[in-house]
Amino acid sequence: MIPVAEARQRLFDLVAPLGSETVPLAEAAGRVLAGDVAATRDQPPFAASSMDGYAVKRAEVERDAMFRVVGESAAGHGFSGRVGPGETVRIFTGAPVPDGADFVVIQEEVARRGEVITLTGDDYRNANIRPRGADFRSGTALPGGRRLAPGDIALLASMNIGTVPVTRRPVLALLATGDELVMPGDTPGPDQIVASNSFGLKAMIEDLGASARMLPIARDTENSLRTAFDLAGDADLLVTIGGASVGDHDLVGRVAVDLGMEQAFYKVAMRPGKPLMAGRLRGTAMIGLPGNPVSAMVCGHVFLAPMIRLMLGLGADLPPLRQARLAAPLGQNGPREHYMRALIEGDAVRAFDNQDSSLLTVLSQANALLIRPPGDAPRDAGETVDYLPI
Ligand SMILES: Nc1nc2c(c(=O)[nH]1)N[C@H]1C(S)=C(S)[C@@H](COP(=O)(O)OP(=O)(O)OC[C@H]3O[C@@H](n4cnc5c(N)ncnc54)[C@H](O)[C@@H]3O)O[C@H]1N2
Ligand code: MOO
Repeated sequence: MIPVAEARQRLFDLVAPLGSETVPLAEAAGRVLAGDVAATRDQPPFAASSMDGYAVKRAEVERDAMFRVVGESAAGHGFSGRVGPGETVRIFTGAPVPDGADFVVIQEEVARRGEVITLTGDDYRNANIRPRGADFRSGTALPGGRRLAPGDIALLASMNIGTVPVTRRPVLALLATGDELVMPGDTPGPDQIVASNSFGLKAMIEDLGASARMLPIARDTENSLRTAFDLAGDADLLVTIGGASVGDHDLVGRVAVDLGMEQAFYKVAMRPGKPLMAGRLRGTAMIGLPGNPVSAMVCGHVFLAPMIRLMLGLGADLPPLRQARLAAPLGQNGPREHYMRALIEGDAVRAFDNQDSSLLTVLSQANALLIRPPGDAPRDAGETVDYLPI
């Protein structure tokens, strides 16, 4: 058994950042920006009014001052002339401030009679003008290596970027194994259960910005497993689920080695997730997750997610662990790093009483994995512990 950190390092060694592709901006949300993208224009491209009102010269602004309206500047239709002394241009939000003007009086503080306005306000500190380039200048870059959030997409649109270089989506092939498994919606036989792991993992993988291809469930025979391995095709990562332990029907490791897998490791000092295996099979990175449903999902959070982030070009840094006070005491931990299903309530964390790795009801209620180092001493309520939000 190797420690979790070492397993993660060996897994990182099996994968590498993927290349890039170009996608239309409207399809770029959630993708990882593959390089810096620079604005090709200033925004706003001209000094723009931030309010509906009247554009005047600041030097002439005072209560009761009067101006003659000589034109209009609307968004998309500027005023081509120049504002002279004693003159004003009716202006609207987003419209270019005309030459000669450097101040916008809001219309609520103006009395208008025909083509003449009189200023009625007392406070003229704010010019109500957004300078050219106030948001960004031509050449301002959105740095690569970030997952594009809705706000980034809006910014790229504003920068006039129609197509975006993004990291290719990693493709993960998911291979569930076991004679006992049927697909959700099928009719299980008396000794059968419904496959859940590939569905939970697919959801996690897609949430991370990768794509998941579910292969047909492999039966517990060498032939069925060989056929299934062939179907993995050109996936970036083959993920097997189940058949990883030491039982007579746990064939995944054996068949993979027969097919030429170079094993990177087998068994990790963690709970759940001990019988994890990994290696490279016919040039494809492979990770074999334990079949217990919670074990598979915990390994997804602890190992698959960082591998996917690395392939996406987001680096090898792990999301920082968070800290919380224990709501209830915990006994001595065993020799494996324990990822306990837990609930964050305010600033306290409470581990669920039943940590059996088959309990999806508990996983579904959990919003954190409370992490205990191997051999961790008993802990009192109120002590600070690390957790990973899930
Ligand atoms: N003698 C020992 N027995 C076991 C050990 C051990 O060290 N010595 N390790 C235990 C641990 S820890 C785990 S975890 C499991 C892992 O076993 P496998 O990876 O071989 O998984 P399976 O035996 O195939 O299945 C375990 C369990 O999970 C169910 N399962 C499997 N795949 C799915 C799926 N896709 N969806 C839902 N449920 C699934 C399966 O029916 C079993 O109930 O081994 C322990 N045994
Ligand atoms: O390690 Mo197993 O994954 O505890 O259930």
